[in-house]
Amino acid sequence: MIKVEALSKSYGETVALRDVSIDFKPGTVHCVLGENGSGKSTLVKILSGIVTPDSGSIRLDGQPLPLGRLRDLLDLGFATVFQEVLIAPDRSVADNIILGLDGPFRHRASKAERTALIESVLDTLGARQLPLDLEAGKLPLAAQQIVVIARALARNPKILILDEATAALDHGDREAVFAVMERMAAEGKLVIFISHRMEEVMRLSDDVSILRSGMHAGSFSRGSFTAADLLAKMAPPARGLVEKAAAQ
Ligand SMILES: Nc1ncnc2c1ncn2[C@@H]1O[C@H](COP(=O)(O)OP(=O)(O)OP(=O)(O)O)[C@@H](O)[C@H]1O
Repeated sequence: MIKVEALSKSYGETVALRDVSIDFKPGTVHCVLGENGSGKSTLVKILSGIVTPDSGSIRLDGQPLPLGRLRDLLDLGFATVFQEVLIAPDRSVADNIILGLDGPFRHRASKAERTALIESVLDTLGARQLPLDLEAGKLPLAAQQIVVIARALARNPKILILDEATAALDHGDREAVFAVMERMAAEGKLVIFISHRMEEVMRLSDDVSILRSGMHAGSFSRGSFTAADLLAKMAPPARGLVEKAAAQ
């Protein structure tokens, strides 16, 4: 579905991604795992059109993607939710959810159609209790993030990217988002998931790709890895330390 080929990106002297190639298959939850600074967010930002790579290409179903063009990627069915809660605080909950939709739908759909869509995405997230007319900035932070996730779902994306987006949520909300991720994958869509929580990675991932110091350190499919395998790939222990530990 998505073929990332030889992607590189530097910020001045810092190499954030070096020659990274990863295949993302439809109908999967694909986790990208790596230590702090390994390049995960840079990859996500490139896939979202916020950052332009220095070199490399990305293909979606065989077609080259327009890189660095957020609007075009949104139109192609990409939706990204970041850890940072990107809410419009002075707009209502309802407005925030349809903010992500194309202008024509927003303006042409009747109020009843818009409300039906908003209620249906909130239902999916088990969040129908959210007051639609309240200014979103008045909600607790975790509820604001649910609104941002609802905004992504309202676009009915083919590719949903969650960059540590569930970190601020409580258990129940996080489980609701996980259920959505699993359902989307079952429908043949792609969910790219960035998380530090190994138990979530082990539970949800069909595929896992590891970044280490900006390089692709390997990809694994469900059943072919343990948590220890992934941790070892993320940061292989220094040889001397392993030998020292073995000798003790
Ligand atoms: N805008 C920027 N300007 C300069 N350096 C940057 C910028 N964005 C990222 N970097 C650097 O690029 C490298 C990769 O960062 P990136 O945020 O992609 O990693 P990450 O794996 O997402 O880390 P984290 O888990 O801490 O978010 C890091 O060394 C980071 O300091």
